[in-house]
Amino acid sequence: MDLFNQDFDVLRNYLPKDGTVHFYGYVLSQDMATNYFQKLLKSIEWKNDEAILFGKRMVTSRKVAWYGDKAFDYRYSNTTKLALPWTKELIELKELVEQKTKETYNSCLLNLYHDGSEGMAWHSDGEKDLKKYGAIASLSFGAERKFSFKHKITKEKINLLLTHGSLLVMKDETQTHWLHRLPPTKKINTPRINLTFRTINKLC
Ligand SMILES: O=C(O)CCC(=O)C(=O)O
Ligand SMILES: [Fe+2]
Repeated sequence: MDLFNQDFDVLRNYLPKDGTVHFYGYVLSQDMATNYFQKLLKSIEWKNDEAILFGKRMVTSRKVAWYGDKAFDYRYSNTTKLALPWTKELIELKELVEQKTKETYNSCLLNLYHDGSEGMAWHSDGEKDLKKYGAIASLSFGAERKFSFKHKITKEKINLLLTHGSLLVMKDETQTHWLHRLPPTKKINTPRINLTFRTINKLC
């Protein structure tokens, strides 16, 4: 199968209303995606995520990292994180994503899910330091995982499969009206890395 010969309509909006989601399918060959996956596993400063929930400090088994143009701080799940400077691979991937989505980004939040027991609960990426209605581009490596959107009022659901080397973008009012999640699954026992490129307003 020629993975570049896919007929994804990149202009298609996967959301029926109140936001825009485009799925680009594979934007890297499978060999290149595997190469990046292995390099990212090694070169990124992965840390267990910390969040303050109901006043309690929680540590997730999923690992995270945050990189950006400047060492700006970013409030996320009630904790503050300092961005690390871009690595070579992240700059290459940022350029690829910017070229595909025709948008620019100044930071990237990375997630490492060790297996299907790790996921991310329903949320929207509406932190106040994020550019309002800015695009969020999500690049996936490793295990194929289901990704879901749920409308905040109507509860309509949209499901997508995020494959190795594929790119998704969420923009316009998506974060205002839709939640998204990465559901845990018993079917997957291999790791996945996800990169979400974003634009942070506040630079320090
Ligand atoms: O892992 C994913 O595909 C989604 C990650 C996500 O929603 C986030 O980091 O805000
Ligand atoms: Fe998110």
